[in-house]
Amino acid sequence: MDAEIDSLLEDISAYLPSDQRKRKVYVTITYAQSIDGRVAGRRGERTKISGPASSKMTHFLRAKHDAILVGNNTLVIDDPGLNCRYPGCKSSPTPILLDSLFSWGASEKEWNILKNARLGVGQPPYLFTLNTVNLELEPFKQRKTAIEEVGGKVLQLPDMKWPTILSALEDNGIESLMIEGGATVIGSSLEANISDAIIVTIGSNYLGISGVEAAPTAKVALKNVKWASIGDDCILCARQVAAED
Ligand SMILES: NC(=O)C1=CN([C@@H]2O[C@H](COP(=O)(O)OP(=O)(O)OC[C@H]3O[C@@H](n4cnc5c(N)ncnc54)[C@H](O)[C@@H]3O)[C@@H](O)[C@H]2O)C=CC1
Ligand SMILES: Nc1nc(O)c(N)c(N[C@@H]2O[C@H](COP(=O)(O)O)[C@@H](O)[C@H]2O)n1
Repeated sequence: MDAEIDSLLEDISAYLPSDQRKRKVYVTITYAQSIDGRVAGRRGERTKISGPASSKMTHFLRAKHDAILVGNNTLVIDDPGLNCRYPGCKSSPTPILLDSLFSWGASEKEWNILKNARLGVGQPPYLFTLNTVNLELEPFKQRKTAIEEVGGKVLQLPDMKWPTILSALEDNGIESLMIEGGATVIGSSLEANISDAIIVTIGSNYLGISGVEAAPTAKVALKNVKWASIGDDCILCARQVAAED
């Protein structure tokens, strides 16, 4: 598998964070889908799609980005770790959690992101929420404390639009971001045309019509397309065509 992985990492090298980017933050949209375009088998479910080799690639991508972003449904459904488990990886990306209404019950159980930060095997997260949430009131106060206890931060924004999110990341010294999901976040980030690279794993399975689709509301055109195969999966690397192209 090592030779296959090395060849794949060579193929994706042109799409990794670099100084050539649309904004101050280099954005990679990266996720795994089935052949029929589903990112989960059904709503509320965490589904393994990537095989071992493409999972290894995802962890390589985590090693190459400063931050990794998911929406609040993914947080609750998947309880992800979001750290880098690529062999020899020295630093994990900072988890960025989009949670407009701060509904994530950070203080209600030992979530993997918080556990990883506490154990020093993951970075403390930044949770982005709207500035209309009153952090002095319960349950938000306790949730904020749970995040701050592991070194994380709650950042309040005037809106949850992508330019606002990216500008807050830039203010916090983040220069590269991978957007992992879930379905709604992938769709909205494609619609906003904010990415510098798109790297999608296509697993060799169908998840069926009850599966969760990740798609923008309108057509998205791609350029600089490259396909690679690894294990039983295919990897698409591409760039999104900009409005001015
Ligand atoms: N196969 C894969 O690579 C991945 C699959 N998933 C799957 O995706 C599913 C969850 O997806 P969804 O339910 O769609 O939830 P999601 O994880 O995309 O979160 C959506 C939430 O984020 C909030 N949000 C805040 N700012 C936003 C913005 N700018 N754009 C979009 N949303 C924003 C929305 O209010 C919404 O409540 C789970 O089943 C999870 O397992 C999640 C990540 C990757
Ligand atoms: N690349 C990839 N392949 C799959 O098959 C997946 N289900 C996902 N999901 C994403 O990875 C997160 C889990 O991360 P940890 O392993 O817990 O660190 C999950 O929340 C999705 O964002 N990705």
